[in-house]
Amino acid sequence: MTSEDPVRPVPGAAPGQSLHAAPSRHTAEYLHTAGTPTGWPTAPDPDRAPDPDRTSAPDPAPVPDALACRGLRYAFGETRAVDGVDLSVRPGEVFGLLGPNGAGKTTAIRCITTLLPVPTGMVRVFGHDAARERMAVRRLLGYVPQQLSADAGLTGRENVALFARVFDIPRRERAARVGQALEAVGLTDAANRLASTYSGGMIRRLELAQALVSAPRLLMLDEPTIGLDPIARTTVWEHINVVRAATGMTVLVTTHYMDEAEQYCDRVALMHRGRIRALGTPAELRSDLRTRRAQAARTTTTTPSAPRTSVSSDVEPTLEDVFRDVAGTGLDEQSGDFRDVRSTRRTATRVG
Ligand SMILES: Nc1ncnc2c1ncn2[C@@H]1O[C@H](COP(=O)(O)OP(=O)(O)OP(=O)(O)O)[C@@H](O)[C@H]1O
Repeated sequence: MTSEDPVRPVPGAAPGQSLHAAPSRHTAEYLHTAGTPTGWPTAPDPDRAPDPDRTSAPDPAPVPDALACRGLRYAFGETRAVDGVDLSVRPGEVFGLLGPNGAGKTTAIRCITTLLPVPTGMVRVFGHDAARERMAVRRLLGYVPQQLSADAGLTGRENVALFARVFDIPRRERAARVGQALEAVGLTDAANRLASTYSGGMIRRLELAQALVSAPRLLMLDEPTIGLDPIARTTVWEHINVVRAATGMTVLVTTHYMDEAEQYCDRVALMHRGRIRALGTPAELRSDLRTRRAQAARTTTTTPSAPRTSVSSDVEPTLEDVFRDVAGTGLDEQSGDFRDVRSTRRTATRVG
């Protein structure tokens, strides 16, 4: 890709969404040169006419899911943190894993990133088995954990350079790749300042640059905007989307913020007590609930003795309503224990 190439819409992106924002010249360069060692995925060109000579060629092998989990389970002693999760994330989509504290999101993410073993079930990243091909999986992934991963005593550039070394990016490419990753998240001007002088939003963007420097095909973000003010949250998402729109990179994100899930995720899974309770596009999930409410309302009208539903079927449901419906509790009515709430608060304080 050159800096003149138009940015193609990403599958699943709604027209007019900021996902289509054009990358800066430096971002495009970053995406271009970051082709090794893992290589940026190139989106299929929808405008390209089919080659008549190739019509009889056998169909290409199907593209594997960016992520496939089947029957994933993980327990800490008696606590079943992840209790039989099935998930498929398609290449190029932004997939949101939503749930209250303690739902099991971080544990699932840590199994996918190979930081925890996969004791039961199967996890595949672009076809690679997380249990048997850990290094292959790691090379495909970028991970921004909930906990602070930037070092306050280093500059922004040094922080990203550290990750470039960890990811074994060839020495001669390193400086350029680090500069391009910082540019992609809008931190070029602040690159030589100590991270301790950064705002919470800048730190999150720095951590994003650390994850992007290896040109991941699947970017995993655990609560990337927790504790940030609304403007900083929007800025973080804008940078994610510029890179994503240009590369077709797949994004798996956990968040408590339903508005973010609505706005930025192509599909979401609602997780509660270690299980996926509902999965679909935000619009599908809301529409399903509307249908269930309408059916319940009809039952109430035709059966005078039936209990009256407390929610009108005319009111447009929110994702929060969907969650309450499938989980029997609101997102804010914590199912997590003290440990979960404390860890979230600590993260928010450090980052915010
Ligand atoms: N290291 C651990 N030791 C013991 N129990 C743990 C550990 N990590 C998580 N748990 C428990 O596993 C369950 C799932 O926790 P997990 O952190 O995966 O949830 P989460 O949905 O990511 O919540 P949060 O949003 O607070 O991070 C919780 O009951 C939690 O207390």
